[in-house]
Amino acid sequence: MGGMDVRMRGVACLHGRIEAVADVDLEIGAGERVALTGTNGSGKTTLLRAVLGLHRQVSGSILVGGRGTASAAEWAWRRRSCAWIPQKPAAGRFPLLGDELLASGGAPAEAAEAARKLGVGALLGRPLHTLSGGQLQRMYLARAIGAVAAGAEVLLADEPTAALDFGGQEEAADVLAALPVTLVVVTHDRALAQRCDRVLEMAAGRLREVA
Ligand SMILES: Nc1ncnc2c1ncn2[C@@H]1O[C@H](COP(=O)(O)OP(=O)(O)OP(=O)(O)O)[C@@H](O)[C@H]1O
Repeated sequence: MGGMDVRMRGVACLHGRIEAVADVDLEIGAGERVALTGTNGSGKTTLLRAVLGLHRQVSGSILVGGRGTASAAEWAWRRRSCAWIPQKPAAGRFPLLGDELLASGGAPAEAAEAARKLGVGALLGRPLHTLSGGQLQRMYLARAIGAVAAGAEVLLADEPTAALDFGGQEEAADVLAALPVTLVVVTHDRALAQRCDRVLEMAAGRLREVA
C-alpha cells in the first residue's frame, strides 16, 4: 500500500476577512482514506486547496510526507506528490483538449488507459468545455490515476462523483478507494464515504470526527 502521511497543525485560512478554516489539527496516516463532509461553505474546498498551495492566505503547518513548503523546490515536490481532482474544473485561458489534461498528470499512457476504462476514451481529442459535467469528471479521475502512476502518493479529491450517474458513482468510488494512495476526499456521496476509513465533518471552518 502506497501513500504518505498528511499532518496539519493549527491551520487557519482566510478569504480576505472571512475565516474559512479555523484551528484545524489533523493527522492522516499513510494510505488512509478520509472523507470530509459538512455543510456548504464550511471550508472543505479551502482546506484541500491549502494543502496544494492553491490557497495562499494560510497560517499553521501542513506537512505531507513530513515535508513543508518553505522553498519553491518543496512546492514543486508537493504538487507532484499530491494528485488533485478539483470541484470546479478550470476552463483555462486556452481551450484545453482531453488528452492535454491527461498529459498534465505526468503519465499520459496510463491516464488514457484509465479514460478508456471510464468510458471517455473516445473524447480525448475534444476541448474540455464541450464535455458534459460527468464526462469531464471522468476525465479528471483518469488524470488523477495517471498522476498516481507518475508517483503521486496523496490524492485530494473535491466532490469527485458529484456529476456522475448512479453507476458511475459506484464505479468511481471503487476506483478511488482502490488507489494505492492517501485519499482525502470531500464528498456528500454516501457510497464513497462508506469506502473510507474515517469520516470527518466540517462546520463553520472547524473539523470534528464523526463517530
Ligand atoms: N474566492 C473566495 N472569496 C471570498 N470568499 C470565499 C472564496 N471562496 C470561498 N469563500 C468563502 O469561504 C468559505 C468556505 O468556502 P469553501 O468553498 O471552502 O466551502 P465548502 O465547504 O467547500 O463548501 P461547498 O460544500 O458548498 O462546496 C465560504 O464562506 C465561502 O463563501
